[in-house]
Amino acid sequence: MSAYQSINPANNQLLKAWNEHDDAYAQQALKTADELFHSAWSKGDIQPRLQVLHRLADLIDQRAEELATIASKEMGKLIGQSRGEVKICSQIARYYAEHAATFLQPQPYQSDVGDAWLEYHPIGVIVAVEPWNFPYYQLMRVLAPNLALGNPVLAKHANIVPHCADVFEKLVAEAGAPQGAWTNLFISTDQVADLIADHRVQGVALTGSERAGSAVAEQAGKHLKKSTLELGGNDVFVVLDDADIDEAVRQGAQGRLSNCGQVCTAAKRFILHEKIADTFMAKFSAALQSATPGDPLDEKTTLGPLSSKDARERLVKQVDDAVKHGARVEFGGRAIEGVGCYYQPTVLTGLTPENPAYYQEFFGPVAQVYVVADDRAAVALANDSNYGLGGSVWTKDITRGRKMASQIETGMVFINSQSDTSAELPFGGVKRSGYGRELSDLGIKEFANQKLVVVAG
Ligand SMILES: NC(=O)C1=CN([C@@H]2O[C@H](COP(=O)(O)OP(=O)(O)OC[C@H]3O[C@@H](n4cnc5c(N)ncnc54)[C@H](O)[C@@H]3O)[C@@H](O)[C@H]2O)C=CC1
Ligand SMILES: CCCCCC(=O)O
Repeated sequence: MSAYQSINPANNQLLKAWNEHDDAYAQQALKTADELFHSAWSKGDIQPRLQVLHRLADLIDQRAEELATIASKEMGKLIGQSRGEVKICSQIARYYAEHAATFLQPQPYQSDVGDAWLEYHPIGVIVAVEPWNFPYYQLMRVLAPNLALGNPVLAKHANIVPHCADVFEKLVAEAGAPQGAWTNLFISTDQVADLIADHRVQGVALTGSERAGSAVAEQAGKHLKKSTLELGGNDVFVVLDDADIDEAVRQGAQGRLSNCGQVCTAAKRFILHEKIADTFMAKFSAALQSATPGDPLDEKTTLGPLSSKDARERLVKQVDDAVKHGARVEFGGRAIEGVGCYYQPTVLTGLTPENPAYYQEFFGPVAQVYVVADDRAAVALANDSNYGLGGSVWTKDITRGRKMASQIETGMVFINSQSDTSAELPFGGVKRSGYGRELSDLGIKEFANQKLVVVAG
């Protein structure tokens, strides 16, 4: 049976098994991509590449409903959230179409050595290894900046979203990109390692688990290739005593339940000031428990399935283990019986550092809740984590919020908003959440040769 299968997690029905690509196919893709890198397409005028991004954005907008439906059927995201994902993909394509030329302008440096400037050049073929949770957005985050810069990309998508992977590749071709600019490969992890080892591959971008990130970064390091990693997170949602409780509840519940909690920057650890903890918990619990499971294509559904049987089995075991080590289930804590990969919205309390779950990311609708006495304790708890991706702080005192945001050891902090993403904002983390930044002016330079040129004075 193929390793790439479209299975609807709402009913576990096999939609399609996709043929895997053999070594010959992968080698031909690499050859084509490398030849494209050495052509005028990659090294010449940027405008033809930006025109492809403009057309890609328009195509995505025109086919938004079709694309959203494919994703919802293949990985269980609520249809409204899939539409949102498709919308941000066209935003990212358009953003780089409009701004890449400016980002890649030579940057002058003042120097006594001479007239100095920095030029930005593509470095070659990039391998992208991407996850299922945002099956288009994760691909667009790599495609748009690298296509603008001139790096061809070979993409290995997650095994459970092959339809999304296939339709994305077709969209890029339909937008006018030459063969080799973006190639989807239904390949194995061993074949990914072979590509990373090849001298024609100059970098690898991965979004996914620590396990995958560690394996791919090790391969990249061994072969001296640049890598970027966007891995898991255990983001805090800090609600201080002067917060707008109702808005914090609304966004906290939304943050924990969106995409059935399968978001690296989702609110996961809720840190509540003791003065508002009871009020927040009562409203937050009601909001989580009001979620109604159903078909992700039904607009009335507010709780979709997890992405696969494996994902649900992992979560069931993880919550059971947390309870075995002393966590309290305030509500939920069980798989939802019946067809599909559904799991109850859950709140866990009583987690201590002695419980392995204290340091774990729950990739599902499972919130960890903690109560603290003051800001110092909130920051100490927030930073007691192996992850460092995002986080949010809720307070009416912006000076207080900014101070806490600066103290929290992550790559992104939002004040009075759940974590979010947009093309113009850098995205990435520190510690075991990975390294490098995607999107914004930073994302287009991660795989650029930032070349110094000096005319001696
Ligand atoms: N940062 C993020 O946005 C995401 C993080 N995750 C994390 O990953 C955990 C597991 O989710 P999975 O889908 O299993 O993620 P995963 O890390 O297994 O898969 C992500 C991508 O990496 C590939 N991959 C896995 N091992 C590899 C290897 N040794 N060499 C090359 N490619 C490899 C997969 O095929 C997929 O394309 C989640 O519980 C969550 O913690 C998952 C999805 C997104
Ligand atoms: C809307 C937030 C996007 C987060 C992408 C991720 O989970 O890697």
